[in-house]
Amino acid sequence: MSSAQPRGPVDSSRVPRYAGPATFARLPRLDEVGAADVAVVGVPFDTGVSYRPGARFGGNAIREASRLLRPYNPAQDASPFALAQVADAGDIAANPFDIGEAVETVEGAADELLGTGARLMTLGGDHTIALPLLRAVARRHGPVALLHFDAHLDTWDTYFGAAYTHGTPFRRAVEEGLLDTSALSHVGTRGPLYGRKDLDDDEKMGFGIVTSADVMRRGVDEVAQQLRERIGDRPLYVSVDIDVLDPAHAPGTGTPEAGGLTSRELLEILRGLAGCHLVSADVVEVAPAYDHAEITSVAASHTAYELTTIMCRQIAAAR
Ligand SMILES: N=C(N)NCCCC(=O)O
Ligand SMILES: [Zn+2]
Ligand SMILES: [Zn+2]
Repeated sequence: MSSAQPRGPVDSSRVPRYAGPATFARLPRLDEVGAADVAVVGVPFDTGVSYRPGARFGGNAIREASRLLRPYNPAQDASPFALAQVADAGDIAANPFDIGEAVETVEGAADELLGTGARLMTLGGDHTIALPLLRAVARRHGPVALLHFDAHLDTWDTYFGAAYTHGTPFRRAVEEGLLDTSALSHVGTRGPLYGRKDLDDDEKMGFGIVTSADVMRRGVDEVAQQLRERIGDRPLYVSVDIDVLDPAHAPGTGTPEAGGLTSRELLEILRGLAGCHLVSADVVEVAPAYDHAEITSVAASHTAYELTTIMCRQIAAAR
């Protein structure tokens, strides 16, 4: 839903940026504007984790850290919140004791928001939530291209016999036909696996891998160009697990792996995706209890800001 004059963030030269309750980037709440082109929504859910819990607090930590974002994005030469209405849709209340029910709740709420014409910028939560989000997105757009930034593949089959976990969303998504298997990429992959079969299975599902070391060797521009070519004009979903960053850049996460991207590399690759048909995105796995000085949540807030900017530019260009 587009309005002629989007309502932007609180003016931080008049109201100190640390005052008042936090919404993403100090933007209005969805109920204050009625409808939005981009809805920022939190999913405080982390029952799907295999190691440290705490990502249920990620969305609010990102909102707090996002108080320092400013309205003009020089890296993309755009004022995203003036180009389209972005609003904070609050949190989806998911059952912490029943993963199956939580997955259904997230799918239903995402479906409802997408039904208003909004694109979603979701703040997790653990990576389990990517599956219901992709279900809702695919219902509207058909199978989507997926760009998955993560230390991990998250295409494993089950954990302790459980099908819905933070290590399994993308295998389920492929099985359910939610993804366009000609345009699936992991970026930032690294670290020990359970076995060689993990990679073989992943490749059979159609994924291409740009490892963390590839990013270092080839550089961000070449990587972004290769990704853009693979995506083409397909509807694109971007999922960012913050553990794609090195633990030095994102200590506040549940399953950290050494040797990751810098926040600068991640942000530059994302900016290189401008022009892609980005239909929705998520930033997940921020676990603030392990964070220090908001290092992780600041990085996550900038990640969401770049993704939102891409969406707003595209919405404005399509008008
Ligand atoms: N952080 C995410 N999404 N997945 C990690 C799963 C790794 C594991 O427990 O083997
Ligand atoms: Zn991960
Ligand atoms: Zn993940």
